[in-house]
This record gives sequence, C-alpha cells and structure tokens, in this order.
Amino acid sequence: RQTGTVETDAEKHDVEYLTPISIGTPPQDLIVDFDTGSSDLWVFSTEMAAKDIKGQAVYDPNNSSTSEKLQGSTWQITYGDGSSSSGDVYLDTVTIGNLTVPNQAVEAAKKVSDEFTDDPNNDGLLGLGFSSINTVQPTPQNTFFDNVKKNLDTPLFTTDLKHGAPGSYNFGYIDPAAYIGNISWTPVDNSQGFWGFTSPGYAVGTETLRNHSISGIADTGTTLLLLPKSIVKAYYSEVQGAQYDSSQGGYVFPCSPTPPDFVFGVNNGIVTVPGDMVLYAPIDSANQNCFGGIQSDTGIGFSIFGDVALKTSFVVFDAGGLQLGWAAK
Ligand SMILES: CC[C@H](C)[C@H](NC(=O)[C@H](C)NC(=O)[C@@H](CCSC)NC[C@@H](N)Cc1ccccc1)C(=O)O
Repeated sequence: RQTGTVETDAEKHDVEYLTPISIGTPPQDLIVDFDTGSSDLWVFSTEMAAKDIKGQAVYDPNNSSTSEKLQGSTWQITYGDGSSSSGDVYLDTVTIGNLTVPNQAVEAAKKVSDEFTDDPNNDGLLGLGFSSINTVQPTPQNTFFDNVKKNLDTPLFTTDLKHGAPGSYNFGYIDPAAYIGNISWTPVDNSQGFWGFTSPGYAVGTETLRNHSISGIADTGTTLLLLPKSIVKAYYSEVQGAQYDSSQGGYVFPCSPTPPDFVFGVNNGIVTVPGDMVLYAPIDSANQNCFGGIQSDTGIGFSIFGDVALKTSFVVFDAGGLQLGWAAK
C-alpha cells in the first residue's frame, strides 16, 4: 500500500494551481491544473495545430515507448466558463510524485479553445472528479485517482491550497501536521459526478450563522466562490461602496477597508473565508477598486466552492467514506 504527495503552485492572484506530472517512457514532464470539478486527464499534444500552442509543453505519444493508442476512442469536454477541448486517447504511464499508474488514459488534445491557448503555463487538466462524467467515447475511462486508489493506504486525497504560496495534494493519507482543530465531515452527493455537498448556512462578519441550505461542489478548478444571488447580495450589502459592475461581470468594491469575513457551515462546523481573501484582485492600476472573490452562481444550478473557499482550509476528498472533510490550518 502506498501514499503520495505533490506540490502545487499558485498562479498570479491564485487564478489556478498548477501541478507537475510525468507521462510516458522516457518521462515527459507537463504542468497541469488538478481539477476536482471534472474527470478527464487531457494534455496539450503534438496532434494540435501549431497555432493553438503558445508556450505550453506538449505530450508526444510517438516519443513514448509505453504509449498505446486507444483505437477509435475520442473525447470532447466543455467547461462552465465556456472553454472546451477535444482529441483522441492513449494509454500510457502517468506519475504524480511517487505514485505511478501504468495504463492511465491520457487524452491527447487535437483542439483547444482560446482560453487554454492563451494560458501559457497550463499544459492540461487532470480530473479528480468521479469517473462517471469522463467524456471518452465509446468507453469512458477512469481518472488517475480511481486507478491509483486500490494501491493507496486509504482511498482519499487531500488538498492544501494556499494564498500565493505553494501548497500540496496528498494521496492515501491525512497529514495531521497539515491542519489544526477538528475535521468537519459532511456526506458527498456524487450523482452528478462532482464532489457535491450541502452547507447548512452562512454568516457575514461576526454575526451568527443564518439557516440557509447551500448545495454546491468542491471544485479546485474554479477560481472563485460562486454562491446563490441572494447570499451574494446579502454579503455585499455589508461592504462599503460595493456594487455590481456589469462591465467587470461581478461585484466590485474599494480595496480598503478590508471587507467582512464570509463564513459557511460544514455539518456542525464552520469554514471562515477571511475578508482579505474576498479581496480577489484589483481591477485598476491604482489598486483603488477590487473584484470580489465571492460572486453569483446564477445559471449553473448549484454553487461552486472554488479556490477562494478551498484555500482557507485543509480539505479531505474521501472516496471510501463518500464524504468531504474541512479543517482550519
Ligand atoms: C457548460 C458545461 C457544463 C458545465 C458541464 N461541464 C462540466 O461540468 C465540467 C466537467 N466542469 C466544469 O465546468 C466546472 C464544474 C462545474 S461548473 C458548471 N469545473 C471545472 C472547470 N473549472 C475546469 C476548468 C479549469 C480551468 C479552465 C477552464 C475550466 C457539461 O459538460 O455539461
């Protein structure tokens, strides 16, 4: 039985967290976005048109003695932000930290949308959602985690994302040194293929928790904390000078003073998003006004507890117990 750990680095403004992986023999090193909100491992590849590659590292299956084309298989994925990619599939050796999966489905991109072409540091996505939403046709493939979990001490992984500093993904163990206090556990609804859960309520600043059921997903691949419109309005009603700015596509407010904390419940515990984390990023060079890290989930159908929420905590994604654990750190 094994365990593993790999360091993940925050991009500017923590917009995404990028993690090194190796594919093939000899190993080809790529840096990808670990995404608990999807379930495809896809990478930039030599099968793409040169014009769609702008600085990314690419996977070359012809340069790997262990690659084997999954004949007739294709994939196509679309994300909530409208971005997309598609291509064909190889089985090859994938290594993350000290963990290796010999026959992992590696989805080689032939096409990617501009959002990916214009993100030079990101060579692809590694889905850590449930394999039920893997997009490979005719036969959906397993995620890296689903393939490796039988070899793990225990079938879980943990995230320790940080604000502007390296964090880590651990596989197969809970590091007691990574958190403080108790872990609050809550059941996972994986019926949509996501790490879904329901928070019992929220609070703004130091007020007591309001009972308000919030159903959402824990999504390392989404930057912000996207919540129901009514909650977002309630929060920003307590932020001086906050207003919805349609040109920015969300709530903006003066970068000082620091806005109030946002608290959400996890079972009988709470998670606090400090006000200075709600200050997502300045929208002007004079750093006068800031874009909020809390925005509306309108149109998605559920809330998304993205990096703004996750980086406050040490989070356990437990596939064995089908539960999420949140702890302070
Ligand atoms: C519009 C498409 C809907 C959202 C749906 N797609 C999904 O749910 C996909 C798997 N997941 C996602 O689009 C979202 C989770 C649900 S949002 C409705 N997370 C993954 C995304 N943030 C990954 C990403 C990272 C960096 C850059 C861009 C995108 C579908 O295919 O039907």
